[in-house]
Amino acid sequence: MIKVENLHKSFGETKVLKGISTTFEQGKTNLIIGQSGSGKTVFLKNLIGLFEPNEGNIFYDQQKYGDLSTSNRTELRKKIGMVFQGGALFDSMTVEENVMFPLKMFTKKSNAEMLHRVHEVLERVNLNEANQKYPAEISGGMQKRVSIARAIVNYPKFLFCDEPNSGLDPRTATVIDKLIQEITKENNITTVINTHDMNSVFEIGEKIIYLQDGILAWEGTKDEIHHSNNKDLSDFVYSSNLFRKVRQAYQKGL
Ligand SMILES: Nc1ncnc2c1ncn2[C@@H]1O[C@H](COP(=O)(O)OP(=O)(O)OP(=O)(O)O)[C@@H](O)[C@H]1O
Repeated sequence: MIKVENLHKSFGETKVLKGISTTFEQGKTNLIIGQSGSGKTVFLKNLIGLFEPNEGNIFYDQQKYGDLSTSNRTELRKKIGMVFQGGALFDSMTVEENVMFPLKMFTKKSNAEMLHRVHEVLERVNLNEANQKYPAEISGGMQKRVSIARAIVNYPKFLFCDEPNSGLDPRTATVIDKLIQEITKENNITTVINTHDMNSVFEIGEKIIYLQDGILAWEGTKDEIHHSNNKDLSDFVYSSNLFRKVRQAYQKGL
């Protein structure tokens, strides 16, 4: 579980996050949505410890980040998995080496133990046939799966995904969404996904927070979005014809 209390982040005079409070529960896929420039990435970077908030607190399973010593922050980081936008795989490493990287960094496992775990997670993301390939030799969807395998290889308690579907066709995007949701449930991880993809919202949005100009303007489930009276949220989510039709059908009970 991650609890955020009154989070503020500014750059010089520019206030980007203006007092965000919310909770992301364990075993759920939590989504952050909002217009470009609303502060999603800055919020995510605060959650993974890349930015230090100016004010407010973040609790990871009751541990208050601001109170943690440097060594305890390092320990916490070991429990965080990250799926970067675009995958961020190492081009010069094979799929197997990419996935093994966090184990080499953060554990003292033997080579055989690491390989065993790497094969286990690659199998979980249905990728066992590509172990010896380089990122350039596999498709974008496969690269995302490698990125997910790398993010979960060291048994994270918290998983952060920045635009996991960017650059993927809709069908592959749905497969990736489902994979992230299944892995979240199987391992009881607290997962937070930054997304522009409205399909993801309606496929896997167990909790959605909508940021607007650095403020949390709405939060709820995918079903609650259809009933929301928040006009800005509706304008944002239903900006396409297709999703307006989805809403009409939903409200008619179809
Ligand atoms: N390191 C930084 N220094 C100064 N300003 C920043 C920095 N990072 C982000 N900002 C500003 O914070 C605001 C929010 O940016 P952010 O990247 O969080 O938006 P976003 O909602 O993720 O947008 P997008 O959907 O386009 O990725 C923007 O005005 C941006 O210019």
